[in-house]
Amino acid sequence: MDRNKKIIIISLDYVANRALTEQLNEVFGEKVEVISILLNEHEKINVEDIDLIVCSSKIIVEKIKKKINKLIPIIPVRRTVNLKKITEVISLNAGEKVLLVNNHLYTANETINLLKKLGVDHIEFVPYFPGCKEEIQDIAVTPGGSHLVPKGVKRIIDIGIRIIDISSIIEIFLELSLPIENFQIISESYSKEMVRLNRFNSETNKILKAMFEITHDGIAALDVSGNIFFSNKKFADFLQCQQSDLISKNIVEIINDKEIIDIIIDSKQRNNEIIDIDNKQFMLNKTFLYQGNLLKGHVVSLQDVTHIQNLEKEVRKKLATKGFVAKYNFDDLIGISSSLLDKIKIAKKIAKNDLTVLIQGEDGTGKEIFAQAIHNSSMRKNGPFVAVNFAAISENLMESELFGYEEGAFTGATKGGKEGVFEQADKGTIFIDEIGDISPQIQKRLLRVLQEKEVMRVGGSKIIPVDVRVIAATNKDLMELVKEKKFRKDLYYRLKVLYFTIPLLKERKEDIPLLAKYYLKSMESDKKLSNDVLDILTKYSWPGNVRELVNLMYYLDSIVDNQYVVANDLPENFIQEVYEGENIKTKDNCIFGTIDTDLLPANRINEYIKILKVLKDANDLGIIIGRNKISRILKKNQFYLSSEQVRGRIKDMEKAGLIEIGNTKQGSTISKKGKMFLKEYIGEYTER
Ligand SMILES: Nc1ncnc2c1ncn2[C@@H]1O[C@H](COP(=O)(O)OP(=O)(O)OP(=O)(O)O)[C@@H](O)[C@H]1O
Repeated sequence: MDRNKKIIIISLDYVANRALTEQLNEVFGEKVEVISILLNEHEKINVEDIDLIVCSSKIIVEKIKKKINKLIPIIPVRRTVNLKKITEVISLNAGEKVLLVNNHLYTANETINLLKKLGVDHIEFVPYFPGCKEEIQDIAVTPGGSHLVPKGVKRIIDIGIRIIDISSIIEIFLELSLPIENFQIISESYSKEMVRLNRFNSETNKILKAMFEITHDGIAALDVSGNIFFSNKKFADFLQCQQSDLISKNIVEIINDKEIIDIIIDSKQRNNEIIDIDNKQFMLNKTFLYQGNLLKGHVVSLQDVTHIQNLEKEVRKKLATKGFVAKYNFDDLIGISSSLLDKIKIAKKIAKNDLTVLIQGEDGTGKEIFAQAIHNSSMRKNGPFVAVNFAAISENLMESELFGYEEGAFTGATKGGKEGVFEQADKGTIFIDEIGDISPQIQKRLLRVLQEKEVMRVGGSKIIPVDVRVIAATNKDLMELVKEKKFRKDLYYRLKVLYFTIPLLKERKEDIPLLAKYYLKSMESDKKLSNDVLDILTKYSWPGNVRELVNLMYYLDSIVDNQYVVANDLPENFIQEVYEGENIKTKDNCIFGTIDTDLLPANRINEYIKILKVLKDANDLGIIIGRNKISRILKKNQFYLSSEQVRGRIKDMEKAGLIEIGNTKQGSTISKKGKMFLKEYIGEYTER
């Protein structure tokens, strides 16, 4: 009977030696006796009856030779990592910088090469061993050397001691002349691991593939020459071809626009670039694929711009149902005065920034519309816009409204608590109107939120981080309040980072006719303002600013019967204030400006204007028309006056000198005075 074989396994450190001994025992079982020795523990090694020396690394072979007195075979084993443990390494992010910790530079590099050979080539490994001066990274991978990992590393992946490679195991088998059946058993266990690893890879691939297919982005990977080696279906759809047709094709065979091809394959990183392919707009992003330091190609993603716009609308719709959406843009700010245009210019610059804003301005000057326009032009435009008005909330409610509360914070608190506006406005803008009215208690809490960017709900202890831009507004002189110690100085300076003051409406008279016209039109009103009315409006002091003007337009649209609004349609206070001291004719007498019109009753002004207009249009064409024709033309324009009524009005106007009756009495013509009258009422203003 054959005697059992004896081998010695020699390595440098105890942990490795124990692991290798275990592996050899597992592989060879009773057939081989394995003796474990640490190199540095023995001056001389007794090799009597020993068939083979197995050593853990090439670097110790020579040292072993010096310690033995008999020539026996020595096999330095090749070692490999335990496949069971490397899935965690495979899952690390591509391009991640990771320490590879081992007891020696040589063994560290050996492990790195091994991992690379096994296909783990997406990570940047930095060899690390005791005493080396490498920069610490967040992650360390080590084959059984957790104790060697330097402080400061956040995650250690111990892939276990590197086991003896299958080729070395075969070598040992052959050297010991052992029967081949045993070899098959080992190789089976190795191949099982391989299969499992491959399965893991292919499952990961499947997940990745599924992820690429469900995204709305078209994604493709190309090598540096533009050959496509990956594409999802969406990318093929965008380029109007089959996914299978794309693979292995060069991008020049697919797209025939040189400029776009350059964008796709040039060496520039591309972020959110808008390109046109077959008259459709796409947003392109491009990033690079590296293997080690070598550029391997690009990954390109295309997004359908219409789809993005629809998504944006969807988000806005959702926010709108919550009431957290800003309606206004800078285009909605009406005015031509340089004082307003200057402020719009400043506000546009402010929108590009993310700092706190303070808007000062009297009531109704447009502070909120400015705040909304800033939000809608800022990078937060897709986030919520939440407006709070301190004057509208009771002191008690204010705190919980702003910061939210926890369940049981006070009697009546909703179950489960409630989020405050700071939480609701997360990633968006919060507009705080009438900031000058807040209590010292709220001032203190607000200051904290602005400083720390976090809130604590009333009755709660949890800190909630918030990402909110604050736009505050006030109609008060905040500095004055600071001096009176009614407003915290630190909060004042926290708020007044970017700021501007909106001018009063009376300081920008040019804007008044424009605003009036704009609002009548937006109400779909058919009303037209006479020059007299406009004159009064521009002279008026507008204590309620634009809001008062908007309200007046609503009033005129609902109250005035006639299409042409004349001065005496205005509420009394307008006329009184403007013409105070001036000798003017008011309601009873009717104001017709320069023309003495005692003969023309005010309630018929609209009828006179309509008839004069028809006459003038006809006269301009060289035609003289009579009352029947005038009545028919008016009727066509939905203005009903019988020819008898027309005759009466023409008579009035003739007496007032606005109309001249022709010699033949066949028709009438508008007089010079009549033209002036018409101009005064509709001509100039309606064309303005
Ligand atoms: N430049 C403008 N163009 C068009 N509309 C304007 C303009 N300025 C203000 N408005 C309109 O005037 C009204 C009042 O504006 P807004 O609410 O923004 O004023 P405010 O200064 O915030 O008022 P308050 O301080 O009284 O709340 C709104 O209907 C707004 O749309």
